Amino acid sequence: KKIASWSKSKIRCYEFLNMTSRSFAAVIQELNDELRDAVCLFYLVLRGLDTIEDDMTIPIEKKVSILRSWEEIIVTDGWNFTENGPNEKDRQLLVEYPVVIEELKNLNKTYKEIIFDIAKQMGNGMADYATNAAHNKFGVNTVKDYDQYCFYVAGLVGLGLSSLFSASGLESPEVGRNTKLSISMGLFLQKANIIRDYLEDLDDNRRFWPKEIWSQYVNDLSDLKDPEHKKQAINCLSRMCLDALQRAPDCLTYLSNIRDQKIFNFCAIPQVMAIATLAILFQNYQVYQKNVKIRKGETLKLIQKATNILNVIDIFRHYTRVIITKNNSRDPNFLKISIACGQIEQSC
Ligand SMILES: CC(C)(C)CN1C(=O)[C@@H](CC(=O)N[C@@H](CC(=O)O)C(=O)O)O[C@H](c2cccc3ccccc23)c2cc(Cl)ccc21
Repeated sequence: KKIASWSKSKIRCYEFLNMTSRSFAAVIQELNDELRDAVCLFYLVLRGLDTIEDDMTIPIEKKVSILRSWEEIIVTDGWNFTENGPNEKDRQLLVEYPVVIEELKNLNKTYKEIIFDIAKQMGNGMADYATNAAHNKFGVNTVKDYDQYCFYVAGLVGLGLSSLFSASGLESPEVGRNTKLSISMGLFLQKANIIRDYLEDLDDNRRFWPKEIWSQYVNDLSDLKDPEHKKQAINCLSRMCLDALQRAPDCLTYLSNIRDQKIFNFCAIPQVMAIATLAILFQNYQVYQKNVKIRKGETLKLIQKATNILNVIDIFRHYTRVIITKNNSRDPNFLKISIACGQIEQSC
């Protein structure tokens, strides 16, 4: 690429992108030039927000005021944040945030407006959640609250990306207009992550599993990891997987509407990782003991295969069959799980 003509701040932005997530950064960098810069900066705007939201060492009032002013912050030359907790993995990004703010200026107006609008909605959504999580120690209460939280942190990302894809002209205006499908793309990824990260989040006192679900099985979210509640824990896990699986048909429909090869790869890879993750999490008691992840070899195979809709359908079919094979007839959600898997097969 024409790195030679890139400014120091632009080079630094891509260095941060490559620092945050290796495999995903590679896929972003394969996008068409002008879309690539917009998605890279969108990713860093979101990463900055996420780093503030995730940092439990920031006093709640300060956190909320930063989150609510994110749209102004990303146009404030020189703004940075050096008070992140020491273990915050993206601390350096916020220390050097002026390079992101500088590079945002070079984006075309349409892309900027999309990114600013999503940043504003997400910042306020995160602030709303942080405020009520502060006084409601259960965290997320109803399944509706759960969907609302996932909308703020991931559904909005889908809306933003779809708008960027359509604005670039590489995808039809329909892609940006179909909000239901774009939101489902984000919710599917986020819900798979939330199920996978049960233990890690509990240790950080982050409680995303909705009380409306876990209270049908145990008295407190933390009871799920006690061996005496093993059967209940596995049935609760099934219920969480069932909830996530409901989004899969929309994701397949969304992907079938994508025309640009690079955009398809960018969108399909996280989706196939998510269905593979749900399959390994389902009926897997290890979820309550450690962070269960798909093996490196499987990840690489999925990345190589997720390049067209027929292969993606084949991958989803494979993992829904894995889930059906693992389904337990004594599980209260046995039938609903098999119906959900059937619906995914149907939408293929
Ligand atoms: C919360 C999240 C799911 C939206 C995070 N999110 C994603 O998960 C990344 C993938 C990622 O970061 N993978 C990490 C592993 C991990 O973190 O679990 C990796 O190292 O490969 O993908 C999403 C993402 C990619 C493509 C299309 C999307 C449509 C709607 C919503 C999100 C979409 C993402 C796109 C952007 Cl622009 C920003 C963030 C994300």
